[in-house]
Amino acid sequence: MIEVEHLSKIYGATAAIQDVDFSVESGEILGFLGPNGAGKTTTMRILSGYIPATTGTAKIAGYDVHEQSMEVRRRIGYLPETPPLYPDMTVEGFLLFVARIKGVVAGDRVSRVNWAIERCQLGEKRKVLIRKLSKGYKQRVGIAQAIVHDPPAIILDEPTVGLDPKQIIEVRNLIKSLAGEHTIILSTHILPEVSMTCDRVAIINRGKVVATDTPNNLMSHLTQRGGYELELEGDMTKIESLLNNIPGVFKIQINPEITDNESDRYLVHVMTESDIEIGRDIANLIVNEGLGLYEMRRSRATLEDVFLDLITEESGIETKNEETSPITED
Ligand SMILES: Nc1ncnc2c1ncn2[C@@H]1O[C@H](COP(=O)(O)OP(=O)(O)OP(=O)(O)O)[C@@H](O)[C@H]1O
Repeated sequence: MIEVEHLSKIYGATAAIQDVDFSVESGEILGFLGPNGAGKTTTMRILSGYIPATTGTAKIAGYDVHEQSMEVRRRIGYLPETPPLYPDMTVEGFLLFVARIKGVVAGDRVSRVNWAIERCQLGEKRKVLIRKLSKGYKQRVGIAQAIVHDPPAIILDEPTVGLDPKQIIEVRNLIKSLAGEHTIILSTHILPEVSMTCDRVAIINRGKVVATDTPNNLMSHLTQRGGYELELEGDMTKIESLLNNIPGVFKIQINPEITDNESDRYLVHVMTESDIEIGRDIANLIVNEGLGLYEMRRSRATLEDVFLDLITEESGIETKNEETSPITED
């Protein structure tokens, strides 16, 4: 349904996005995940026909977003970061207006607006002026204007930003309920958003897509690596060099935050090259060297680890070996 190939957008000396490739199947929700400034909004704006790409192509339902922009606009709904709402119109009046400018034939407009109002649970607010709505309801109106013409593809830029936890759950449920009959791209910098809402995720960093897969597959790549979480007392440099010398240790992260002001306690994350058991070696070494051991447990990779692994060149205090990203695709 959505195909993006070698897409780049250059502003002077800045490449906002570079050689971006991904595709989204019909009925799927793709999460476009990246830190601030990664290039998410730029990609969304190119896909929705608001700005042209410098190079590369993007197609929606087979239509080129630049060459056939009118065809594309009929087939997509777009929720930008700031929803384009008219505050002095009622919810219903605004949606009727949007239905008209999006080309819904006159005889279908009322039923399309009723459908969008129902899907977005706006029934009790239909006669209310938009400026009187809470942020969460405004966001629902933003989504309603994106779906009122029943587009097969929906592009949502950070749809839950600024909402309270209850509103976030409601908007996520709404998005999930739209999948299947619609193809959705959702940009976000919030990790739980992706694991809770999306079928697949494309991770973008500094303008480049660094991985595309299901959240579970992304995690399983890293769970082939194991690790241990420790709370230790002792000299930080000594802890670091001792642990780094244990065979099978891939990387050490020491949280310099002292958990007890009276002593040198550190939270240490020992990552191993594979899911090997070296807990005994670690415990023996710590005891033999006279370090204090307050806590020790196995750790498993989370989506957050995958994300940080992909977007961070160096994290923690030191690494043993060269950083490797087993799921990097570029
Ligand atoms: N009109 C512009 N002129 C110059 N540089 C731009 C322009 N628009 C975006 N950029 C740059 O392109 C890069 C990507 O920006 P973009 O807004 O797409 O990122 P983002 O992932 O959406 O970030 P955020 O989550 O902060 O909105 C940034 O470095 C940004 O400064």
